[in-house]
Amino acid sequence: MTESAASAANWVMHPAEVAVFDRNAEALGLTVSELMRAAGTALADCAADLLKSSCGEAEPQKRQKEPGKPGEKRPICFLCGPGNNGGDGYAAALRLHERGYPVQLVAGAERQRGAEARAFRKQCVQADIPLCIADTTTEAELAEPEQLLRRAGLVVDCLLGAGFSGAAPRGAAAAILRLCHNLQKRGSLAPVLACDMPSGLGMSGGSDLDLDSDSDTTSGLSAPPCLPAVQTLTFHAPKLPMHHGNHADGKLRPEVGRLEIAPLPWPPQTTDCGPGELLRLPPLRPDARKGERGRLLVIGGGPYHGAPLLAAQAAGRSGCDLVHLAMPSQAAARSHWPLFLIPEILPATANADYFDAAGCAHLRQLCEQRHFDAVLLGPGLGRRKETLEPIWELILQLIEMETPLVLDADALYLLAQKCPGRWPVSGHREDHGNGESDNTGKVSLRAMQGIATPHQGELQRWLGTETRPARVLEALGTAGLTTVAEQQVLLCSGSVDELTGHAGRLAHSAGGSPRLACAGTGDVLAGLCGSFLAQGMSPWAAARLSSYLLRQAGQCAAKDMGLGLVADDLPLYIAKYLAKCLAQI
Ligand SMILES: NC(=O)C1=CN([C@@H]2O[C@H](COP(=O)(O)OP(=O)(O)OC[C@H]3O[C@@H](n4cnc5c(N)ncnc54)[C@H](O)[C@@H]3O)[C@@H](O)[C@H]2O)[C@@H](O)CC1
Ligand SMILES: Nc1ncnc2c1ncn2[C@@H]1O[C@H](COP(=O)(O)OP(=O)(O)O)[C@@H](O)[C@H]1O
Repeated sequence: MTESAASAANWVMHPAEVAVFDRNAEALGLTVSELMRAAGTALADCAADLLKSSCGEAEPQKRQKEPGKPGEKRPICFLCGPGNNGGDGYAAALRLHERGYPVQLVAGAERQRGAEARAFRKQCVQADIPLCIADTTTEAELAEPEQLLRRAGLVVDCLLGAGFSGAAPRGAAAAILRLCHNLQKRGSLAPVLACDMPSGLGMSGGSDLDLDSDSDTTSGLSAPPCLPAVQTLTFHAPKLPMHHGNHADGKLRPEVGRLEIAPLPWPPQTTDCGPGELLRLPPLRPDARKGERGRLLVIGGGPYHGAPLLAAQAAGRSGCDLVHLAMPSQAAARSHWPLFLIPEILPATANADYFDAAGCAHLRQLCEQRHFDAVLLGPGLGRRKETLEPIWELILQLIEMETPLVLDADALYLLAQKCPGRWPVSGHREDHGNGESDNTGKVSLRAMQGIATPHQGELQRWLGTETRPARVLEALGTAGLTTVAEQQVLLCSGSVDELTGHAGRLAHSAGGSPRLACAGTGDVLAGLCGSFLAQGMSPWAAARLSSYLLRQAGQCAAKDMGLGLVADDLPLYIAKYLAKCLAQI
């Protein structure tokens, strides 16, 4: 049932991608219930194998049953949390029960959050599998679960999986984990099999808590560490928090134990862009403050003014709070400015027709004074040497400032000139914390974070090859820098968009309307990417959502506008489509 990590993994998944792909799979016709059953079956097989290898226990029907005698088989104890990780546990418990294994359930919540997990839990109860509810944060009320855990021959940890949020486990899950941890320290806990991820492992470092620290186990206030497992059965691919530093090529954390990967019955396009992308859009908080949903600077225009305006409008219509637009003064004067855009006026010393060194120096100052959450460079800039040289310097400075970037249009032409076949990288002499550079000539390099949005022609010019972007991201290496998995994305646009990221990330985005093959849609796409980066999404999540959203909104627009669809129509349809989707989530 399970296969080795190397063969099953497409890429090491961000835990948030689990819900995205579940949603995409659902849209492609697979139900959550089917997914949970498949996950539960794999988990049951894994538990049976582990029991056999660790305790030498054979299948129950082959054993002599002697209930109540000292030789009685110890039950498999499932710790089930409130979400779908818990649901996998119920599905697995049911399966093992059907196979004759003694099974015991400890539920960390009165009620499961999802309908499917609720249904599997109900089936367990109907099958008379003993269930103990441990919905408490008070250690004293965990006497019964403690007894059950002490008696267990195997513990299956289904408390928290990919839906773990925050820095540490909370509430009932925290109390159960503390209990397990204490039993484990005293050698009174059976081997632990983790479902999907050891509970408590998360992107924000839940697992970095000191496992050996003497945490206060009685007050219920101290944060428990994640529960170390002898084995973890994960689904489809490894998850980033399993690796040191959340790094795809980092070593596996010891808490994961032996890693097994079970395939899921996902339809073929599950990992391509789909409706699940919307789940990674940060939610709108009731006490939202202006600017929290991002401040984006769009730098474009010169010979053309429509392109940066389209990008900026798409950004505003997709939820970015503050969209600044910097254009040379002549381009700005030719433009009809939507009122929500914040114009960035260049000084009189800057050239009026195109960005030059003075204009770019002003932009650099602006970026230093004001924190922009993302900067989009390129649309309509033109290709004059007087523009491109200082824009290149500006790009390097922004990389140095760790500002997420979107590079489009003429900025991509610049990459082909300045770093053919490579991502831009900034370099600076290292200082020793006292502001002084050393004299050793040691240079520290910084990789760009963000998205490049070339069409096929721009990509070929940059790569200097006819190759399709798939699998060529390594050719766009970053001078030996280690890059974070979701940090750099190549979104090659066209009738089917192709998205490539590091560590094997590859996805397609299709659909929409062929009428989107009209002037300005690439600018809208770049504006969306900038907007979602500014709203705090990773480049990979932002690029996927942008690509999906443009196509869906474009399809709605084409229904109304037909052949008369122009790029100016799209920002409003983007807003409407987003509103419709978010109302459904
Ligand atoms: N695509 C996949 O890989 C599949 C995933 N499935 C399972 O679904 C899981 C994800 O399900 P969910 O999204 O429901 O997430 P989880 O089951 O991991 O837990 C989410 C719930 O836990 C609680 N929670 C979150 N953070 C907490 C914290 N710090 N302290 C205490 N409680 C906390 C919240 O109530 C939240 O609703 C996966 O880990 C996997 O086990 C399977 O059902 C099928 C397929
Ligand atoms: N034939 C098509 N069918 C559906 N969508 C398309 C098609 N051609 C382009 N698009 C949409 O327009 C976007 C921009 O594509 P493209 O024309 O390559 O950009 P550019 O304006 O930079 O040349 C694509 O990402 C896609 O959403």
